Amino acid sequence: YRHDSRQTRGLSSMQKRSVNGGSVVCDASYSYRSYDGACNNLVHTNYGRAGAKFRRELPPKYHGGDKTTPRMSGSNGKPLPSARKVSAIIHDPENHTMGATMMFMQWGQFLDHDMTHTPVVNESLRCCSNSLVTGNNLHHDVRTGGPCFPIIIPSGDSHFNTVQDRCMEFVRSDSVTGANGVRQQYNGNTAWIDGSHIYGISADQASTLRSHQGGKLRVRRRNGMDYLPEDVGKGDETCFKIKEGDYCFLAGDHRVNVFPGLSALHTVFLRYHNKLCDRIKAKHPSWGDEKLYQESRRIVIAVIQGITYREFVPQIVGDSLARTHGLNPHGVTFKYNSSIDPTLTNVFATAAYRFGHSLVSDSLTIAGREVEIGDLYMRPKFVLNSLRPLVEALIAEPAQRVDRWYTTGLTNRLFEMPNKPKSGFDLAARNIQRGRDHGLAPYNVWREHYGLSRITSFNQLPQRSFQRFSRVYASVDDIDLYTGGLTELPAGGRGRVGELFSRIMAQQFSALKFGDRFWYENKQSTGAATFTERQIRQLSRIPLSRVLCDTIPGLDKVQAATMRATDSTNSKVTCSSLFDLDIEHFW
Ligand code: HEM
Repeated sequence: YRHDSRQTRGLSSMQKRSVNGGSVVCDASYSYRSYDGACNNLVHTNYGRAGAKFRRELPPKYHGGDKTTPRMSGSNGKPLPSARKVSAIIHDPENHTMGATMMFMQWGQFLDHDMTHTPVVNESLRCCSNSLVTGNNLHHDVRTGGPCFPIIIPSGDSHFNTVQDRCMEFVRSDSVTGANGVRQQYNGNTAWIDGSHIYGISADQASTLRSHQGGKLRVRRRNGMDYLPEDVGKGDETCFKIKEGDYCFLAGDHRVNVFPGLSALHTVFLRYHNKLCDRIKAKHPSWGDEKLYQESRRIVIAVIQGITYREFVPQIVGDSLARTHGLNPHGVTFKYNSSIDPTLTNVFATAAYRFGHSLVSDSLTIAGREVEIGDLYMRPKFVLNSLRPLVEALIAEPAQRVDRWYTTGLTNRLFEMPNKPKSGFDLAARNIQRGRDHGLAPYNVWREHYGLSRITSFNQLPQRSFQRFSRVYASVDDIDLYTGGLTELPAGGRGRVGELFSRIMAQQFSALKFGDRFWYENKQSTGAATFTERQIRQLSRIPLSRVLCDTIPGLDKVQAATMRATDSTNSKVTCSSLFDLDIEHFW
């Protein structure tokens, strides 16, 4: 898991065929979402389904017009710079904070795991060898379509500086063969914002996560509080057990353990689901397990959708794009459109939405102790022993600006093992390599595609970039999309991301909203259990702060908008003053 950050295998070839061809027979009168996302769209039944191949906004640009070989050479025909070199020189560490909190970052990752998961061919494969580093630096798989595509670390690296350190494991994403035999990657999750990372993507998986009593999810009790259940038998590849009693968590998405802030939000929504079950049951004592579970599930999903589009998305894309794409939280009448394809685009999952990695700061101060990010990965102890202080840190501490600068906690120490210096990975390099693996066209091609002018000189790049970029790339036309996109200045209007990535994301978030038949504001949804106008008004007002207050004892005062720093318009208030669902009058 540490190596590929993923646990689940890709789909079997039969599953791939069924998701990416043919259709499903749907029961249009079924009120709730399916687990795998099928039958949300009753015309295009596979839209948004787990296993669907990513949509291509532009055809892939694999090596030399090939159908599968990663993008490897620049416009002069020479090899592209090593992804680690790009990372080390361009994504170096510099500290610039902004008015968003680390909770903005954390929601981003939590939401990512609801929407996307790109499985790799074989997560336990080892691709590095000494001969690779001393030889021609190219794994033979690269030419034959095989799974290995390790990242070679140039000599003289400031962190990974022995021969053994000079190769970073990297396995290519699993694929399906698209039209004309072209390699296409697929999404192992449902595209929909549907809580699939909480509930799972199949009926079987969902069942293992349920208690089957009173609608509730399965929990593990510790010191009188509910935590995620144990992923039984999982060792160091899943989480690091540091303290007596530590155990790896199980949730609807296997990446739940990678970062304690992420496991914290999973824990919060587990408790929220179960608490809703109690409240609903008090109102409807005759409802059975299944009904309570599904009703609580759809409220949880509605709350997640509402928080995402009110507190999160506008902070990404800014006011103007939010307006033109119907993403404004207020004043938009929701109208479902079955012809909208919600499928995530490859460019969204592989580049634009990874902007969030740039938000991560060097450390979090938890219960008065400053802990480096590199010492937080995969450690359940921070959730089991310090859930409240951890969440307090996330809502208090500023996130880093979206820019080319990265913390070394991600570029040198990603998933580093305890007491094993240099056993970590480089996330910026992985993002760049992943883009090449998927054959994403370079930065300038994407700018042009989105109606923006190509850049013609490194001089045009902001963030004191000229020297850095010209040391790495032979031409502006070679710049990797991820690196170029991060280097843009925020597009403006309170958005925090550059103009290219903002456009890619505004379009995707719009499709995920208006193409979702079960969207919580859809009052005319065929067959689906819809919310009434009054219920929608209530659901539209639940802030993340309320959910945190409801699930974390002792959290007494919070700012209403926890993804933004406190200021005169967003000061700390008592939990009881925050809006809450009125279950009594909900039905
Ligand atoms: C501590 C925080 C985080 C860690 C440790 C982390 C780690 C990772 C890792 C290891 C990968 C796989 C890279 C690869 O091999 O291709 C990944 C993928 C990704 N991350 Fe993060 N991430 C974090 C936060 C975020 C945030 C805040 C966002 C967005 C706002 C984000 C968005 C993504 C996306 C979209 C992918 C691709 C997912 C897929 O399709 O599989 N991540 N992340």
